[in-house]
Amino acid sequence: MERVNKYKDRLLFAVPKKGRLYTNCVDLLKKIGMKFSRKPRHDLALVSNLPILLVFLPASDIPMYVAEGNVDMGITGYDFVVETQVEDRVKQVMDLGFGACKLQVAVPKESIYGSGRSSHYPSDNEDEVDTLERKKTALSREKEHVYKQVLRSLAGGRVVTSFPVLTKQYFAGVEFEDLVSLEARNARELREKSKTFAEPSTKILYVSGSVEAACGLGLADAIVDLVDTGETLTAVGLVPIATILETQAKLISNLSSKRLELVSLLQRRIQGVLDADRYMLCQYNVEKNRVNEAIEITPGKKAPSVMGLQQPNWVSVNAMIEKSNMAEILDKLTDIGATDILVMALENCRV
Ligand SMILES: Nc1ncnc2c1ncn2[C@@H]1O[C@H](COP(=O)(O)OP(=O)(O)OP(=O)(O)O)[C@@H](O)[C@H]1O
Ligand SMILES: O=P(O)(O)OC[C@H]1O[C@H](OP(=O)(O)OP(=O)(O)O)[C@H](O)[C@@H]1O
Repeated sequence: MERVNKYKDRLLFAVPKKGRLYTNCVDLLKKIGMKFSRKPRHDLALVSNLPILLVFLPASDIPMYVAEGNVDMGITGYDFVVETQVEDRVKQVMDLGFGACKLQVAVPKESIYGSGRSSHYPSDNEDEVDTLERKKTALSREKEHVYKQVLRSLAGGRVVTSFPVLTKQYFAGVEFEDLVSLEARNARELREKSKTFAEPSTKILYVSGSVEAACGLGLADAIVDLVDTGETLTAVGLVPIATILETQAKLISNLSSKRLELVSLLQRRIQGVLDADRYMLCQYNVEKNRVNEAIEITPGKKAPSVMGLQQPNWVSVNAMIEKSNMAEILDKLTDIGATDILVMALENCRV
């Protein structure tokens, strides 16, 4: 790493140097107008149109650099923020909508199906389980019951992970506290609770990558790893039995950064890009006497703009709509007789 001292006047922005978050991060920074080019093997890149120096670091180290103030801000996975135990020592500026996955406990499928544990859940009355819905509920209760048993049976066993802090806290909880409360997504709550627990008897072993290989190689009875599609687990015959944390990429900043104005400028720009991804611009024509219904269907962010048309009794309406509701909105507009409905993607916006 080149010395950063000569760039003291710049905001230092940490970006994952490789891995799952790298491409999304670089794309996002380009979309918010940062002009930079990273030379091969260089871990620093000057932004030519803003007083910013990009510092490319391992994603797992970024929370510590931001908490200690060696860099002003950075992008990393929330999982690393919690694992590094700096949740209260950094400002969690915003979720970035990519890098979403879960930190899960997984075991070889034989530990579930080959152990006789998957016998029928005892409290279900078979006569009552007559509808498909009831069957589904009964099955999922049975699964939950069996998974809890398997989880508890890991006490004294070996669990391999790249997240030893979170794993230890979780298994301490499994052994010493009511399991249900541990399924809370709130990592802070989990940490607070675990302070009162003793050391778990489960042995937590650290590996830096390819965690999924540990059971097959005989190092582990279970693993704790990040899971998105689940394909990696399936490929090696593992089944997820519990979720410790839900995570996604986050923008974080140092609590006492001296460059707060630039931090909030970047936050606003990123929000603009995220909103542009979330919303679309919808334009259509509708008869004047149905305009109130139209406004109810597309209320816009503040309000839709309604303009006259060169045709009596018709108006043109412009409104932002959420991408996720687009099909439903277009159906409803068609139902009230709207015509010439156009939906346009947004490149960028401030709403
Ligand atoms: N399968 C996945 N789907 C979505 N996001 C993921 C997935 N795996 C990991 N992530 C997110 O990306 C982050 C970085 O994961 P990755 O496996 O790329 O680490 P890495 O670049 O090898 O980290 P390091 O360089 O610090 O060892 C994780 O902390 C998590 O937030
Ligand atoms: O559920 P899936 O969609 O299959 O994704 C899960 C995999 O992704 C991550 O690893 P990555 O591929 O980033 O490499 P790594 O194992 O070297 O960390 C994670 O550690 C899993 O192995």
